Amino acid sequence: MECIGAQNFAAMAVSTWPATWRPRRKRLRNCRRTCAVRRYGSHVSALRVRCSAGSESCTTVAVEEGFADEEDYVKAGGSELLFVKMQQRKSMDNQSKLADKLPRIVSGDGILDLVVIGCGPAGLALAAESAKLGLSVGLIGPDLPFTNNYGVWEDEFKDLGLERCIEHVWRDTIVYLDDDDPIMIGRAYGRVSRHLLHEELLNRCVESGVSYLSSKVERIVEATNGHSLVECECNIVIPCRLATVASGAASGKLLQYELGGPRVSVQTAYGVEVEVENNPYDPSLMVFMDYRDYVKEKVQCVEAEYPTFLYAMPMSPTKIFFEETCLASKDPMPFDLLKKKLMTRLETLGVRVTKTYEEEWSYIPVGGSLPNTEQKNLAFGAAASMVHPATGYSVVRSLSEAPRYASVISNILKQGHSKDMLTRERYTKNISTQAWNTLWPQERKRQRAFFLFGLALILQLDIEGIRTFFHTFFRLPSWMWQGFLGSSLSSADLLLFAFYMFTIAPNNMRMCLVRHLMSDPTGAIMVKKYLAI
Ligand SMILES: CC(C)=CCC/C(C)=C/C=C/C(C)=C/C=C/C(C)=C/C=C/C=C(C)/C=C/C=C(C)/C=C/C=C(\C)CCC=C(C)C
Repeated sequence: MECIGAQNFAAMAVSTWPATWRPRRKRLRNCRRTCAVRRYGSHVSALRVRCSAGSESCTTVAVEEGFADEEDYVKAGGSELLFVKMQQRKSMDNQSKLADKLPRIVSGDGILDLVVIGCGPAGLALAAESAKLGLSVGLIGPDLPFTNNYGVWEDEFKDLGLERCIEHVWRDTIVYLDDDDPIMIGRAYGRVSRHLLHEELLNRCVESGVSYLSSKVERIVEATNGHSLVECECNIVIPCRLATVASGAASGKLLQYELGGPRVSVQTAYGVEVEVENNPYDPSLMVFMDYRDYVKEKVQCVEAEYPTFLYAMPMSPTKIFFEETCLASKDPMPFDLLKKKLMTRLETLGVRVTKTYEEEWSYIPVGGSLPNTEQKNLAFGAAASMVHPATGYSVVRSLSEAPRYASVISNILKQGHSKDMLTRERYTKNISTQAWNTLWPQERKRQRAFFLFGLALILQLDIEGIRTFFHTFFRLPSWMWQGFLGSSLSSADLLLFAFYMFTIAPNNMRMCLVRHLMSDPTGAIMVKKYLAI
């Protein structure tokens, strides 16, 4: 097995950690760099293989029970890769099992209209919305609980009708950039209960009649009659008229992505939910970013150069969720470095941890290529590159786009039933194009080119640059910065956003913006996308 480049890595990241994997101590063949093999936690079945020199190769390898090593696993058709998140010591017991609530898909029971692969928020939402429109929908994926602690702007989640899934709301949000006055954002922020969100989306699937198979999907092949055959482990094959992959950024095996796209970067975070003494933060405010310099110890390694910030959710005066976050970096920031930074920060702040409830490891690939929109199989959520490249947020976009995407899929499938020859012919020719165009029309591609340009800019900034940058960003009119974060600005609005930012930025930031526009390849790509009206 070759050392996998960062480009491929992002396409293969998985969001949850199957319990059956076990670690293997092995160096990757063909990797000419020195690889350090690290093991995380006392009972985590993961190996993290990091190339210590160069930025290109960094991968994490885990091996499923029953295979001798990674090569054996790959040869046997297992996914090449894997991992991204390690979630330990979390209370998952109160999340329902999908298999207990949804009827089982039985192979040989006829052809489903739609199979959705992946049981995260995006997969469950799309399956429920599609079944609501009368399609026969099967959901396939491992029966795993949600592990992420999602944070959302309260108004956005309310608009989705999901406010009952928010377990804690802060009336305002605060940003600390340096020792000057902090910035009050003026927007309420909420912490989503992963249990309530799981329950809500699962209930929607139950009510709309989605069926379910707990299995890993190996391949999707096209049958001679134009149907798709979803091949699962244990030789189970589920035929369907359309398949949609929503299994996170790890869906590279089931989808094709555009070649030669921008390099994938990574957002990494290490978090702890703890009981503390001497909490310095006001419990009525959510700390969106604290970029103050509280990390005493200087660590010498490539990744340590990337600025990190503290994201803090005070649940009460003594119970807090702290997360040390690297907004984006070319080389993933090692979790032990993030942990070290968090602990020294807390120490400098005088915070004493008296009890740890749970830990969180977050690894979110950002940027990278779009899926190839000419393929028949569809995608949704992170698999469809719907993660905001400059923020790492995706769940609100997936949940809000699910109804419209489902309705386009339903229309496509209805055309296939049409008695009219012309309509049917058009259907077979362009079966998935309409759906892909709904997800990624030219306008969205232009917006994304702008976000990728923003991401490349963030990657270049040191801590001082980041502070000046966000001072400017949060001084924009609130509809502008809120629209930027929520992906709701049109490409024309984004031009206005850029000029506004340029106008209010200090001179050194102005120079930086113009230099970036003139010299970074993402600048040229963005201009091209804007000109290709
Ligand atoms: C678990 C999970 C899921 C997760 C966890 C993790 C975390 C905690 C995370 C967090 C995150 C956050 C907080 C994020 C945030 C973000 C932000 C705020 C971002 C922002 C960004 C911004 C940007 C990028 C911007 C950009 C701008 C630009 C690009 C501009 C431009 C301008 C120009 C170019 C100008 C021109 C003019 C002339 C030439 C005249």
